[in-house]
Amino acid sequence: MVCSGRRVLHSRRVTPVGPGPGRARAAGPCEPGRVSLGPLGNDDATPPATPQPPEPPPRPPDAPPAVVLIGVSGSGKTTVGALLARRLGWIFADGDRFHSPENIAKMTALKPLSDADRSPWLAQIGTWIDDEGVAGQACVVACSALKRVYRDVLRDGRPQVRLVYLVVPSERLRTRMLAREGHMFAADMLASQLAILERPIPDEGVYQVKSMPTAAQTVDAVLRVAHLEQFLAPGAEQPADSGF
Ligand SMILES: Nc1ncnc2c1ncn2[C@@H]1O[C@H](COP(=O)(O)OP(=O)(O)O)[C@@H](O)[C@H]1O
Ligand SMILES: O=C(O)[C@H](O)[C@@H](O)[C@H](O)[C@H](O)COP(=O)(O)O
Repeated sequence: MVCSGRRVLHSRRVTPVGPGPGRARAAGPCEPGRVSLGPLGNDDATPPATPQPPEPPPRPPDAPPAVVLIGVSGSGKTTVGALLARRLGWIFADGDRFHSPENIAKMTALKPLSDADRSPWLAQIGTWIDDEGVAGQACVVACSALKRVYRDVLRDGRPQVRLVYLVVPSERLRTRMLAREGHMFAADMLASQLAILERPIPDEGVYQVKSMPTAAQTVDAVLRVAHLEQFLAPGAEQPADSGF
């Protein structure tokens, strides 16, 4: 990953999309749209409230699309994600920038993160997606999201989220990680990621894209498989083959 911690791209607002993979956040008891039945045994002049079926939860506010590229370290989330965002004119963030200093220190010390370590990190990424949505900004984020429960955190209440899993043979992952410079996440940690990886199964609604010989080709495949071509503006930046 290239952890610049800044917005890689800003650009045009896009038309919101309808529900994609994901689940709507349920309304809480105090949220609008809930029917109060009033106190039971009411014997004053007020007629008792007529029980009514609960209303469906309010539809989440429309938000522009958010693409989350998932996969183990070295699968190309950062490289492909940044390029994808550039093609679309959307904003990009690398999930690593949301890690706490403690998490970074742990990974640097070759210790795999626990569920508890990842929980606030996933919440931060979700908040970032929410904030971009409120700002009307479509976005791409790279986040390993190795377990289904992590993916559920990211998509819960965010129907605009499209998860894209980058599929790369494990022997190629290690080669890539060994060649990658200036990254705190060592190739030796790959085994721990593969050990806990829960590959998305078909019913999960995760788009799966095989890594192509170059990142630019993989971006083309992501655009096609995840139905993102509709968001390419006429005259959008054409793929510049980066040579890897
Ligand atoms: N086809 C490809 N797609 C993406 N990255 C590739 C490809 N071929 C080689 N690479 C290299 O593999 C590495 C992938 O690292 P990165 O994008 O940081 O992955 P991740 O964010 O998933 O850890 C980069 O150094 C990149 O240059
Ligand atoms: O869940 C984890 O174990 C890590 O936090 C994971 O999210 C990430 O993969 C590493 O930080 C390495 O970063 P790259 O995936 O960008 O190589």
